[in-house]
Parts: sequence; C-alpha cells; structure tokens
Amino acid sequence: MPSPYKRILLKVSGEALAGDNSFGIEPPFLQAVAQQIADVAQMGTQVAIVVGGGNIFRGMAGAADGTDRVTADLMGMLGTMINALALSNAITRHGVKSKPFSAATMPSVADTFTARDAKLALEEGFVVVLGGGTGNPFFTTDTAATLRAIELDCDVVLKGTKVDGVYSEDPKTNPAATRYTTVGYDEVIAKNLKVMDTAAFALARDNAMPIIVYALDDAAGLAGVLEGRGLSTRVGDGHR
Ligand SMILES: Nc1ncnc2c1ncn2[C@@H]1O[C@H](COP(=O)(O)OP(=O)(O)OP(=O)(O)O)[C@@H](O)[C@H]1O
Ligand SMILES: O=c1ccn([C@@H]2O[C@H](COP(=O)(O)O)[C@@H](O)[C@H]2O)c(=O)[nH]1
Repeated sequence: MPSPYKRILLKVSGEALAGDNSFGIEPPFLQAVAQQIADVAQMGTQVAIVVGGGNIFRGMAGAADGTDRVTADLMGMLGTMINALALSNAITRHGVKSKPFSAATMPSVADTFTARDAKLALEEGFVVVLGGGTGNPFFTTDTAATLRAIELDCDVVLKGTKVDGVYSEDPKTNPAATRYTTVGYDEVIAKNLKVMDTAAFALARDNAMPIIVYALDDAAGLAGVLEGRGLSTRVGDGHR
C-alpha cells in the first residue's frame, strides 16, 4: 500500500539517536533511521525533518545547573545542528539527496532556513533536515516540528521517539499506562500528556495539523507506520 501522504514532517528524537547510550549518537541506530527515511523518500514521499537534541544538551538542564537560560537554549539549539548534519549526511550515504538547513545563520555550516528555499529543495527531491529548532530560546524541537510542518504545507507530523505512542501516563514511570490509538488535541492538552509539549499540541490544533507518535525502532519502520501498520497514536480531531 503506498503512503497516503505527499509531504511529511518527521521529528527525529535526539534522545533516541543515542541508542543504548546516554549521550551522543550511536552510529548503527543513526544508519537504521537514515535507511528508513531513504526508503520512504525513494517511494516518492517528500520528507522534511526536524531533529531534537536531548542526546547532547537540553536548555532546562543547563539552566538548572546555573547557566543563564538563553545561553543554555542556544547551546541546546547548536546540539540539534550537530544531529542535523549527522542525519543529513547519513541519508545521503543511503543514496538519497539531502540538504541541511539551520534556523540560525551559520553560512559555512548550512543554508539558513527559509520556507521558500526548503520547499524548493523538497520539490527537487531533497530530504531537508532542519537544525536549530525554531531559532528562539524557550521553545522545543517539538514546537519547531509543528511550526515547520505548517510553514512547509506538510500533510502530517510524525514524531519518531522512544515510545510507541501517547499513553494515559508516562509509560517509563508507569508500565501499566495504556496507549491511545487516537486522541484529540484538547484531551492531550487537558490531561497534560507530556509526550510533546503543550505549545506544540496547541499550534497543531489551531492549524488542524495531525500528529502521529511512533517509536523510531518500530519493526514496521517509517514506511509501515505511514501505511497504517506498526504501533502509533494519531493526535487530531478526526477530520484530517
Ligand atoms: N503520556 C505519555 N505518553 C507517552 N510518552 C510520554 C508520556 N508522558 C511522558 N512521556 C515521555 O515522553 C518522552 C518523549 O518525549 P521527549 O520530549 O522527552 O523526547 P524526544 O522528543 O523523543 O527527545 P528529544 O527532545 O531529544 O528530541 C518519552 O520517552 C516518554 O517517556
Ligand atoms: O526552538 C527551540 C528548540 C530547541 N531549543 C533548545 O534545544 C534543546 C534541545 O531541543 P529538544 O526539543 O529538547 O530536543 C532544548 O532543550 C532547548 O534548550 C530551543 O531553545 N529552541
């Protein structure tokens, strides 16, 4: 069955890129994720990616240790850029054209993100990998993923992470928590289900952008999840 989507925004969890480690990038896991992305791109789906940075640095953790929050968030955004370069390069090595963009201006590293340039690259068959989050402190890459999906006219946000969907509670702390198959925006916000932050869910709701949460190591892979196989939760109002 082909993917029902023409253009997707994939949020790749930084934390998951560390694999079994607590820090950095585990090369075999990076390659496996890149292979799944290349497969989907080769089947004709346009793919934009926002990469997280939890495997390198989170601003909240830096601020808790005494670093000023704005500086700590800049450090976090730079961490996402390292992941973006690694992932874009890995996708290229799997035979698919890929171009990294940065939310912050760093011309010797990557083109600065504009929606116009990213859309042109998508239409030319590049997988675009967007580092640097929104470019602003006090946000997260989940919000960046939703924002970029809306800016780039994507059909859906895929949040690829360490858990296979949205649960009634954090499944890491309560193994008895149950997984939703579908859930509305207002319910995830009202119940404060923390798999994504509230700002990301609210932005998605206000722009009718559906979100699918799935595990990056799902046996069905990204293609399978897009085709409705594999485990996932769809967040939306049921009209898209
Ligand atoms: N109700 C819930 N359902 C599912 N997961 C939840 C829930 N509440 C909390 N979580 C946690 O949210 C985590 C995923 O979100 P988180 O923002 O921490 O990571 P990420 O986005 O995957 O990583 P990064 O920030 O590095 O990109 C899961 O690993 C899970 O433990
Ligand atoms: O728009 C953004 C996105 C991210 N940050 C900072 O980067 C880290 C890592 O991102 P995660 O979403 O947690 O993976 C985040 O903790 C922030 O410090 C940002 O400032 N603005």
